[in-house]
Amino acid sequence: MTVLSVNLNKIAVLRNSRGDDEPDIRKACETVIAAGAGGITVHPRPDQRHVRPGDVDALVEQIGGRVEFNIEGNGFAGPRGSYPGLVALVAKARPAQCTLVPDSDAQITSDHGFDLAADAARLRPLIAELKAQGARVSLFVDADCPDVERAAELGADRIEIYTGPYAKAFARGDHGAALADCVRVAERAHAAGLGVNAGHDLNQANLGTLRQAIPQLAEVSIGHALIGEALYDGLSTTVARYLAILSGNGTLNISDALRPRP
Ligand SMILES: CC(=O)[C@@H](O)[C@H](O)COP(=O)(O)O
Ligand SMILES: NCC(=O)COP(=O)(O)O
Repeated sequence: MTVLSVNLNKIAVLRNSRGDDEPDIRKACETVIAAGAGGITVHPRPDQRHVRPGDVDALVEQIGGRVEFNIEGNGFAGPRGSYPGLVALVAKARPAQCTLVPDSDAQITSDHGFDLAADAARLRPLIAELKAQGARVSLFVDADCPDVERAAELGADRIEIYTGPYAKAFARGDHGAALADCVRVAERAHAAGLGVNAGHDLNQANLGTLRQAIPQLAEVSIGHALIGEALYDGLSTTVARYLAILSGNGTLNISDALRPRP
């Protein structure tokens, strides 16, 4: 089954809006794991408006190797203020996966994938360094990426399809072409020996269609919508609903998904 990795950025944003420790990112992490999620994702940024280096340390301890930890970010960005930079975070946290995303510091959120040709010379040594630290490396790419095979040549293990355009098209009821782009890039990546992840703006409405269209889908990382939906339904129930969608074949219904796990 496709792994659900829950992005906890928005828990940190809410906490940071007041300072102090609430809502507690460790408690959110524990709740998400107990509900059956297979991974935790964070995307720290140099301005530290989301998850901070201390959160990364706390989450490593809280996860305790039970599920995969995925740290996302722009590995080209240098240190700023007390932010140690992505490579230093990975070196300390030793996550299962590092997802490289070409965000500038000023971006509100991620909105594009790598230009693999233009970024090749910088990506190759960065990927090698992260892999030497034991991380699986995934590259954030647009669904219409023209040369996704290059990710494999650069040494990456996976790609993450940027699903923002698909999600927007889905909301308009006009997602045929955007979904076809996602399927095409997934097939090409898979044929090149790459694992296929997807993320950005996925939600309970659009996830099932994507999952059914991409049988190779190894992992989805979902944060913004999931945390928003959890305000109404609770974090455990919301995670269970995503797992039921990802199970996709009717073998996991909502009651099964909500059953306590050992
Ligand atoms: C790569 C990606 O799409 C996510 O990391 C996204 O950027 C996280 O969302 P926020 O920027 O809203 O925390
Ligand atoms: N990699 C995508 C991610 O972690 C979460 O994106 P979003 O669901 O917050 O848009």
